[in-house]
Amino acid sequence: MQLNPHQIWRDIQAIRSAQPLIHNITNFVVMNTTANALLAIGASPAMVHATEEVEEFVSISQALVVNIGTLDTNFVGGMELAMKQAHKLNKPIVFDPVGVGATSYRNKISTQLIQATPPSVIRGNASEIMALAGLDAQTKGVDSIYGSESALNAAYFLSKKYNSTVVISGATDFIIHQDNMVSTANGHPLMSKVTGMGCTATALIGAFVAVNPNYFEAAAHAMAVMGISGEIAAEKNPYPGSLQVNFLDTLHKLTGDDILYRLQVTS
Ligand SMILES: Nc1ncnc2c1ncn2[C@@H]1O[C@H](COP(=O)(O)OP(=O)(O)OP(=O)(O)O)[C@@H](O)[C@H]1O
Ligand SMILES: Cc1ncsc1CCO
Ligand SMILES: [Mg+2]
Repeated sequence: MQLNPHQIWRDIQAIRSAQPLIHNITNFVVMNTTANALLAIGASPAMVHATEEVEEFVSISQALVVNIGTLDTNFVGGMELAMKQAHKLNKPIVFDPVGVGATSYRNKISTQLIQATPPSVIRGNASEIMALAGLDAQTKGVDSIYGSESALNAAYFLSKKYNSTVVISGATDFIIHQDNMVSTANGHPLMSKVTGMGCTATALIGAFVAVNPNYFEAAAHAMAVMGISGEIAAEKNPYPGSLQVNFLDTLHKLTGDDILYRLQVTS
């Protein structure tokens, strides 16, 4: 696939005008960060995880984002119910396997969830994608110890097994669906010094799949926007605290020209 900057811009405009409701079951670390990122791109976020209400909430949402960052039994119950309901109603599911590879609990729950209800998009760092594919990959908690290119075979395998689009984030972001791949080289190394930038990428994919039914394209567009916004923010002030704030401001006022002039497609 060739990434078209005009189509990325078209998706952003669609998000800003439709303000899709994005249902997030996510971790305590990033609830605030990813809700703000979704608002900044133009979507409408809600963080809802109680088993008593997730099914109803999925029914009124345009996409479901599931992130296992601070997993526990209660969260798992909500995730299972929400993913089943999304599947039943044909709503896109975006899955973030945070920290898979670090503990057997994470490996087991992630595999159970995606086998029962294959996500439209799976986004993780290289360690997480390799571990999710069943490889004996090392991870440093929630951080990868491999470059994103190391997980390419694992991503192809997962994409075929679950018929999902798989995104490996890192210095280069790879977006894979079956035998198709596109990669983007935008972003800034400082992004890995702010917690939850990966979770933010996953949440933004939720906004893009809500307006673009081609989930492969939507995921690639989200990663391009993530990278471009990250690099603009890092150029403004190259420190982690400022990056977090400037990233939101940049997302909010991103223009078609920012995308046209900055997009770096590497394949
Ligand atoms: N060295 C780098 N150069 C450019 N961009 C980067 C670099 N490292 C990370 N990024 C960007 O930062 C974002 C987060 O990706 P990363 O792979 O660090 O996620 P993660 O490990 O899942 O993070 P977290 O678990 O903290 O949410 C992605 O959009 C990615 O492209
Ligand atoms: C730091 C951290 N720990 C569990 S989830 C999370 C957010 C980044 O993945
Ligand atoms: Mg992560």
